[in-house]
Amino acid sequence: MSDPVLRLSAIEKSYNAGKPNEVRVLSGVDVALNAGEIVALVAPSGAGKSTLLHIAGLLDTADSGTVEIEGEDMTARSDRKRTAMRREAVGFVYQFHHLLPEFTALENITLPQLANGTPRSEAELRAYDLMTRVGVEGRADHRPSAMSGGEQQRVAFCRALANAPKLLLADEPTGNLDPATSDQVFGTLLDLVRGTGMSALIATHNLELAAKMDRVLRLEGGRLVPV
Ligand SMILES: Nc1ncnc2c1ncn2[C@@H]1O[C@H](COP(=O)(O)OP(=O)(O)OP(=O)(O)O)[C@@H](O)[C@H]1O
Repeated sequence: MSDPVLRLSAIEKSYNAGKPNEVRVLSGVDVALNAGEIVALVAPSGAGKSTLLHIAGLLDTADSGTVEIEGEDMTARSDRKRTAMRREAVGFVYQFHHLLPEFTALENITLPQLANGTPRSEAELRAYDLMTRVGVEGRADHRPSAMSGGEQQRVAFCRALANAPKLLLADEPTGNLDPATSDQVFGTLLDLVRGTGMSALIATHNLELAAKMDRVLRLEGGRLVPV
């Protein structure tokens, strides 16, 4: 059997360690995501979802424990190696789209590909393909301010998938949308992820949305427990 796309083992993380205001957030997180698996992460506000996703996506480091991506132990790697792995293998989606305001939808999806060395014509073809799959191809030349919240978030999904990552990490990806739009846009994200065969760890407060994924894990007392 191939290595899990993501494996976190015995991850511990505190903020302000050793000080009176120490906050112990993660105290032994273990999880493995197999290829193509889509896992929901549910937790009360403040339980440490964002901290966990940042550690999994190599944006932050744990105090102890190991982070493996595609079988490669990234824990003690140099910043350069961690950044290279993140660019190549990981896509992020946040609650707010974080699209670059001065660029069009097409440019927002093309730029990360150009940064990774993809030729422009190929990058634009891929951007159009992704936009068509989520139904925003008609907004290619629009800047974020000229798109609805749902459209902006769909473009953000395309950007996250632009470099064909093996792993998608999403932090409340439809949390700023109204419930009806959120359901619709979330469905689009799941279809997109399933269509590409990538693995995903998706944090959501919404238990109905969580139930649409392959597995649900709850972050409780600093550990992950199956729901
Ligand atoms: N840089 C920091 N310094 C000190 N404490 C922090 C820091 N970042 C987060 N925390 C604390 O760690 C805990 C977990 O934060 P985190 O943002 O991971 O939670 P979350 O589950 O993503 O919350 P939410 O769902 O509200 O976004 C919180 O109690 C938070 O106040």
